Amino acid sequence: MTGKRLLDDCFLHDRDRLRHHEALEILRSRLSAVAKSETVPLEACLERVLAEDVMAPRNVPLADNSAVDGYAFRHADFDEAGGFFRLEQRIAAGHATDATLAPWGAARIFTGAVMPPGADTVAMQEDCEPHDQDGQKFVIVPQGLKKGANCRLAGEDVAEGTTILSAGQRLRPQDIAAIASTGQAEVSVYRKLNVALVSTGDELRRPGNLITVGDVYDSNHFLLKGLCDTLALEVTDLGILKDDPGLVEATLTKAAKDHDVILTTGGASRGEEDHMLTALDRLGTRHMWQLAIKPGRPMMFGTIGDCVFLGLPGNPVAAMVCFLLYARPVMSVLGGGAFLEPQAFKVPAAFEVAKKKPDRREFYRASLRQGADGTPAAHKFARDGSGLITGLREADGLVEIPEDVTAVKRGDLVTFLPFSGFGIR
Ligand SMILES: Nc1nc2c(c(=O)[nH]1)N[C@H]1C(S)=C(S)[C@@H](COP(=O)(O)OP(=O)(O)OC[C@H]3O[C@@H](n4cnc5c(N)ncnc54)[C@H](O)[C@@H]3O)O[C@H]1N2
Ligand code: MOO
Repeated sequence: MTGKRLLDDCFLHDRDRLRHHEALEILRSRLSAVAKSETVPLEACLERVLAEDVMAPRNVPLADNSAVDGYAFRHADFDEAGGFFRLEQRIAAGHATDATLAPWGAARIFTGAVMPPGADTVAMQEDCEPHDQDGQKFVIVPQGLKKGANCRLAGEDVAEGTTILSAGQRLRPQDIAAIASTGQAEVSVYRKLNVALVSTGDELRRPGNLITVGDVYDSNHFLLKGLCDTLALEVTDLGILKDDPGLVEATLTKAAKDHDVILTTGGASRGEEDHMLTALDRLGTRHMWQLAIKPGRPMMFGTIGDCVFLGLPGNPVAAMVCFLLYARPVMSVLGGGAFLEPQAFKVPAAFEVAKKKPDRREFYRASLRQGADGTPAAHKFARDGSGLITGLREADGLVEIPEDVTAVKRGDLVTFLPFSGFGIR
């Protein structure tokens, strides 16, 4: 991997910085899966990435069964029986019978119970009339039911031999349920990526400790840990690094040896106390730094040996935006999954931006709210500061404004990226 366009001047004009789509292209083209596979029980595979296709070894459901509590009968008998059937069996779920239904015979049946041989239709009990005559039980079934009504066919959910999930898919609860429904108890997934999580800055303290003026609680650690958890990563907390170039280099050197990814926050720009870039340049290869975006300009991507280095800015909003846009797809690919794209759709803006700088892409914190006519619109968080966690908390997504747009008027259609599309809320 070699740097395509390496920028190291923080006074560059946005025009000369790497654009969002170029950054994505670099990430997309220079990464592939590093993780090997392992077999895990279904209980432990949420958000894990499948390492091989999953085939159904059997039909789901295994046999034709009733969708309701009622009476099973042979549809062809209806006219001759005049809807008057002799009750001859009782079949509960889990108690299949192999006794074939006699002509004009019906079976009392319950939801999920296997259809008796010969039956093909079920009438709901609410529509039927049980009837006793000469010590014999009968049931009157209503007219008008189609053949096959209320009967679930074997294999109608999943047919034996079909591929239900493909390698590279990230397992959601409903995917795991589908695997379980076929009887498989384990699944082959890529092993979890080992991610070293590092906060950096002399001002940082962990919550629970006393602080004085000048100190800042390390909230990004918890932000990034939570975001990593949506991808089922194995996160090692390397704590807070002081702004000491020797310490930063030593820590990164060691971490690069036994982690797939180093994810840092802070020290990404070019201040005298920002050491990440220097460390990356000394220890490995820088693939990108300085993007034409806001927030998140100092975002860094590189490699140290075989380890991928993702340097997020220290400002919390920039850290979260850069994680969602860049770190998330990178870690998904390294872990055997897809390059995760945000979900995006157009909604009218319920805000105005009188003047936006050209040549850079901006991401606003916003929430989607319904107007009086029921149409949703994007409401932008009023303050733009990249240090305001409140904006992240009040938002339920981001509004993305492209480089060439220099103003937004109320009612303009803007691109909304819901947080739910990033696996968070
Ligand atoms: N002269 C320039 N100054 C700045 C530039 C620039 O291009 N030239 N870029 C600005 C931008 S954009 C950003 S974003 C920030 C990010 O810089 P760093 O990544 O070097 O971050 P720090 O300086 O370490 O911290 C910025 C800010 O965030 C707070 N912070 C840092 N880590 C955490 C944490 N773990 N939890 C909570 N808060 C954290 C830190 O205290 C600072 O207030 O630089 C601009 N400056
Ligand atoms: O990336 Mo920064 O100030 O744009 O937050």
